[in-house]
Amino acid sequence: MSAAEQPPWDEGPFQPEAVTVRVPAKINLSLSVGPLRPDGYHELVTVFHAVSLYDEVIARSARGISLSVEPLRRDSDVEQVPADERNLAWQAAALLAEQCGVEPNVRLTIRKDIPVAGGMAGGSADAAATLVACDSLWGTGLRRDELHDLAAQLGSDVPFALHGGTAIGTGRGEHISPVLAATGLEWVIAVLDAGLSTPKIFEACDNQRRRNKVEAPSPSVHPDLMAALRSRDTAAIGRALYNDLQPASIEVLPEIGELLELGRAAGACGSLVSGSGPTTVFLVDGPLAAANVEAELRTSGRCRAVRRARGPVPGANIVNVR
Ligand SMILES: C[C@](O)(CO)[C@H](O)COP(=O)(O)OP(=O)(O)OC[C@H]1O[C@@H](n2ccc(N)nc2=O)[C@H](O)[C@@H]1O
Ligand SMILES: Nc1ncnc2c1ncn2[C@@H]1O[C@H](COP(=O)(O)OP(=O)(O)OP(=O)(O)O)[C@@H](O)[C@H]1O
Repeated sequence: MSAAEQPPWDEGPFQPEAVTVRVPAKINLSLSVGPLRPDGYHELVTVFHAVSLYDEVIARSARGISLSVEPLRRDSDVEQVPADERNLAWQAAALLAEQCGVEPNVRLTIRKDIPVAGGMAGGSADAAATLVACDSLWGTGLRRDELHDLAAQLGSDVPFALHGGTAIGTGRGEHISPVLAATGLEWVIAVLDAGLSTPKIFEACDNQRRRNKVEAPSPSVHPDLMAALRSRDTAAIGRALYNDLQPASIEVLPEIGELLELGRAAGACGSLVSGSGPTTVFLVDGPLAAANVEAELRTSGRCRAVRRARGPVPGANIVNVR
């Protein structure tokens, strides 16, 4: 149909001006860390679980790439987050543009609530959200598996942030397979002031193993956790949570160990460090236990913020287009 024949109400393909994507934080219900590989990564098997603590990324039409970061809530912390090409979201936009042969024209606004350097994959979440937002803004229309391949190039945790839910991650964490698991799990999350560097915690884990003359195991998921997730038995899930990086995080920041004790004593049915830490998470069964754990953590004076969240929730998805 020529332009002259085009009906007046058909203005051609819709070109959005701005796309907003919401993306969740992750915790690792289990994290089994194997040996260091020649490429500098550790072989691992993890059970990822997306929880309702979110960042938002807004992608707007612009010339070139620019980026700003703002807090989503009054007590969200954004100080350590770079607003230039060191930001993983910036790198995600640049990579998508290069792969699709389009001009990298976007103004990114990251509205953060996921703790920074907290072991909840905040930077990875922003990168995944940016891929989804720019793909829509630029009309590049990549398939899910194509987005996944780009995500894996950006970081080990990025593919899961696209996926969400509860899923097993293998390799360095980038290969994702969904698991049928309990829904409606309730978490209390203790956010600390300090951040921990992911590579330093992996290194501390290797050093502990060397000192204790323990061989790195072949990583796996414990069958007790899978059975508990299928049974939806919260107490059994709580008992089966584990994280091989936890001793290393506690060695670097001993107050993590004290917080874990505190939450358990207050009635949590399970507790663990999220990923490389220092965020600690507490599984609670019912509103009374949740309120008790939350109150104990708040009055400890050790947390910058205490949050409630539920999981699993979906991965990065578009919440507004205009
Ligand atoms: C701890 C976890 O959050 C658990 O989900 C992830 O394994 C970390 O994933 P991430 O932050 O996306 O990590 P990347 O950006 O891919 O890697 C950062 C650094 O962490 C270390 N790293 C990461 C993943 C992995 N399987 N082995 C590693 O040793 C490496 O030193 C790597 O250079
Ligand atoms: N979009 C981003 N948000 C937060 N930090 C970012 C971002 N991009 C780059 N960074 C840098 O990455 C570092 C790690 O931040 P991030 O919040 O992703 O850690 P993390 O949650 O511990 O990561 P993971 O759980 O994936 O190991 C920060 O200290 C910051 O300098």
